[in-house]
Amino acid sequence: MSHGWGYEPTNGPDTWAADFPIADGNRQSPINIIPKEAHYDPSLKALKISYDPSNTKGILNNGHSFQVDFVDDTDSSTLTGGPISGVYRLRQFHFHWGGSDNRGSEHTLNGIKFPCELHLVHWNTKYPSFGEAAEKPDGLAVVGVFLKIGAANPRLQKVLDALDAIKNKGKQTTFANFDPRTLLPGSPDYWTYEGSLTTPPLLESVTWIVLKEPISVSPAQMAKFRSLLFTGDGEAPCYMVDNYRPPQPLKGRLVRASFK
Ligand SMILES: CCc1c(F)c(F)c(S(N)(=O)=O)c(F)c1F
Ligand SMILES: [Zn+2]
Repeated sequence: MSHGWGYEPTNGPDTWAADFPIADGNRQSPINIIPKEAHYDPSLKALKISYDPSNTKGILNNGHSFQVDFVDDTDSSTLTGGPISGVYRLRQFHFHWGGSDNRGSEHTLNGIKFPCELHLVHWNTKYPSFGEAAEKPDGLAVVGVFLKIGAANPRLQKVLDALDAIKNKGKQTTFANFDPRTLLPGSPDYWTYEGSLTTPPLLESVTWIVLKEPISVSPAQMAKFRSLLFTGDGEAPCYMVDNYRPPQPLKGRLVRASFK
C-alpha cells in the first residue's frame, strides 16, 4: 500500500488485509456485543484500576486519532483484576469517533453504534516492553468506554481543550496531571473477550474489557473531536472523522459478562 493505512475509501478497513493479512484472523476486533448472548461468569473479578496523574506525558495527533501518553517505566499506573492475571501498565488512551452522532464507536451493542469510544491501552508487565507485549496473545488489555450524547462532560473537556494545539498530524503538546479514572463511568460492569488491536498492525494480543455504562459527551464536545485533521501541516486538510473499524466476525469466541 503506497500511502499508508487510514480510514478513507482507498486505504480504509476493507483494504487493510492486503498489507496486514491478520485482518482476516480468528480473533479480530472490534465486535458487535449482544448482551443476551454474553455468558455471565461469576469467577470474573472486579477491575482494579490505579492511575497516578503525574505519569501523564503529553498529547499527540498521530494521524489516525489523538492519544494521551503516560510514563510506563514503573508500576504506578496499573490495571489488575478483572479477566486478566498479573499487572498491566497504562500506556496511552485515545478515542474513535464519527462524522455525525449516529456512528463512531468501534464496538457496537445489539448493532447500535455510539458517537465515540474511549480506549485505555495497558500492557502486561510479564513482558519487558509495550512493543514485546503487543506481539503476545496475553500482552495487552484495553478498557473500552462508550460515549453517548448528553450533558457536557467536564472531565472530558480538559482533554478537548488541548486539541487546538494538535490540529494536524504529528503535532504534540504538553499535557500533565490528568487522571484517566475521571473518564470512567460509575458502574464496574463489563463484557470481556479475546481480540486484537483495531488498527494496523491488528495484532491479536488484546484482552478487551468493554464497560457496560457509557459516559456522556455533548454535541459541542463532539464537534471538538471533529475539528482535528488527519492531515499534516501544509497538506490539503481532511477532517479526522469516522476513524473507526466496523465490527469483525466473532468466529466462535465467547463474550463473558461480569454481571447478570
Ligand atoms: C499500536 C498502538 C495501539 C493502537 F494504535 C490502537 F488503535 C489500539 S486499539 N484501537 O486496539 O485500542 C491499541 F490497543 C494500541 F496499542
Ligand atoms: Zn482504539
